[in-house]
Amino acid sequence: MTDPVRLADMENGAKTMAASEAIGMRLGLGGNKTLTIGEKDLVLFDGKGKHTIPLYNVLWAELSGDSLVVDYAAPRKSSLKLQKWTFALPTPETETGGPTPQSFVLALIAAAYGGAKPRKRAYVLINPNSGPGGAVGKWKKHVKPIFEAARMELDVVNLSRGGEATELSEKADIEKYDTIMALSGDGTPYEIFNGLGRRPDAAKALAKIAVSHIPCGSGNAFSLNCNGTNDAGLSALAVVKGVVMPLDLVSITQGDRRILSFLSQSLGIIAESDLGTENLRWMGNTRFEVGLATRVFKKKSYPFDLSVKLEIEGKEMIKQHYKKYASDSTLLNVDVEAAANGEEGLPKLKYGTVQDELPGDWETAPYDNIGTFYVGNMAYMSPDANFFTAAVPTDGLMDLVMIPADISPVAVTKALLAVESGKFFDNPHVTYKKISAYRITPRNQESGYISIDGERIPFEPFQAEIHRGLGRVLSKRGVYEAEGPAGWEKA
Ligand SMILES: Nc1ncnc2c1ncn2[C@@H]1O[C@H](COP(=O)(O)OP(=O)(O)OP(=O)(O)O)[C@@H](O)[C@H]1O
Repeated sequence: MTDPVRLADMENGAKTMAASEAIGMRLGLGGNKTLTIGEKDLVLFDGKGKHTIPLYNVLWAELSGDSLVVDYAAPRKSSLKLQKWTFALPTPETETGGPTPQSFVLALIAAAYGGAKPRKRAYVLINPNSGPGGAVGKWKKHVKPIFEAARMELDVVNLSRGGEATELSEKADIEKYDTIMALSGDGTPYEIFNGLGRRPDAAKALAKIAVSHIPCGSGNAFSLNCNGTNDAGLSALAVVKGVVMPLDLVSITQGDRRILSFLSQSLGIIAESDLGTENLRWMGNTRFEVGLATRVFKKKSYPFDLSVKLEIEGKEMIKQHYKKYASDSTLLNVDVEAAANGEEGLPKLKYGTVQDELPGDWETAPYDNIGTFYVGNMAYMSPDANFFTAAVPTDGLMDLVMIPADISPVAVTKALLAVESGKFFDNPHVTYKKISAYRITPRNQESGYISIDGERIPFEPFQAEIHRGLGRVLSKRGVYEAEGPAGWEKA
């Protein structure tokens, strides 16, 4: 059993050492054996040959009795396997005059974590009902072992009902945790953001707690965008090594309610295909595709009035914006105070609510023949669906997509299939704009589906306004993991 005080010392030591200082450090292990911290790998020369572990996969290192132990997650074809390297420490007679084992361990942890915080303290919320099921099994088999090997501190709750994640996040002791983590689909992160958003200290809590996600649902957009994978084990490693990334959040007002959206808002074919197919949950992600195909062929349209605060129009301009900002770390460095707007609770709404008068500078138009109205804050909406190609985590802008219904089903299908091949954005039937606020009012329909982050809200007018960098998430590299199509390389 490792002494926790010593672990804490190591963590503090590791944090005070820059990863770059660790590179090149070599520990003699007696005989011809050496361990070297390379730029990307931990390298063992055992006298006969070289063995390497990617530093990204090193979870922890410590001195235990007379041994140095390195815990790591070995990459396997589709997942990870926990492994250990154990080395007998050199006796004083065989010491080679290099760094002490203690300082080598500190350096190794610093190099393995880079800008990420080691030993994150996590409040883990597991939704046993998410997606096709299996969140509890994934936790036990693929996630918890990695977190334990990385010496994370864990408080774990098995959720027993919808809404509980909101309540727990609302009441959570934010000083106690670095992250509130969802093992779920995208519904539980939505609940977590909204729980944090309901607190009297909402802005502070949203800036303090990074929300994280282990994919156990059918869409898992959060994880695809932030961890770069839909696999629970690989996501666990991405969270262990994750860095805090500011994220724009969207306030939605409907009636006298205000909620937060981190992912998307939709009305029309996409909303119906997602929410109208709950009876097909067992199908996992396929249920969405089945729902989509049946509606496209009916040429269903969803009339509405739309007012937008337009920020960037024209696909070439949007593409240039993406290339400039998608990986701009200065843009990502959002000031916490600014994000909080000096407010105690949620930031004030710049444009009021859906019940107020429309601002004069918004563009208003009636739409009678739209099949898909979809607004996104992240790029991937599901595996292989980088729908909002131009999404940037912290540009203070939402991406608005509309596809008409009065074109041939083949043309709509072609446009939607182009999502997978990276040609969706340029499809002539696809309208793509960057906006900072909008109001949508459905017309001539008794009922229908409106989806906010995959959760259904009443089929009534709502207004949306984005807050730049209001939230925090754990992300693999501080950017969205989505790669744009050819020609969209980030600057
Ligand atoms: N035991 C439970 N614990 C937590 N949430 C639950 C539970 N049972 C049902 N729910 C509902 O599940 C939703 C959250 O589920 P989850 O986080 O898995 O996202 P999802 O979007 O439904 O997943 P999927 O990607 O599979 O559609 C909430 O709407 C909540 O009301």
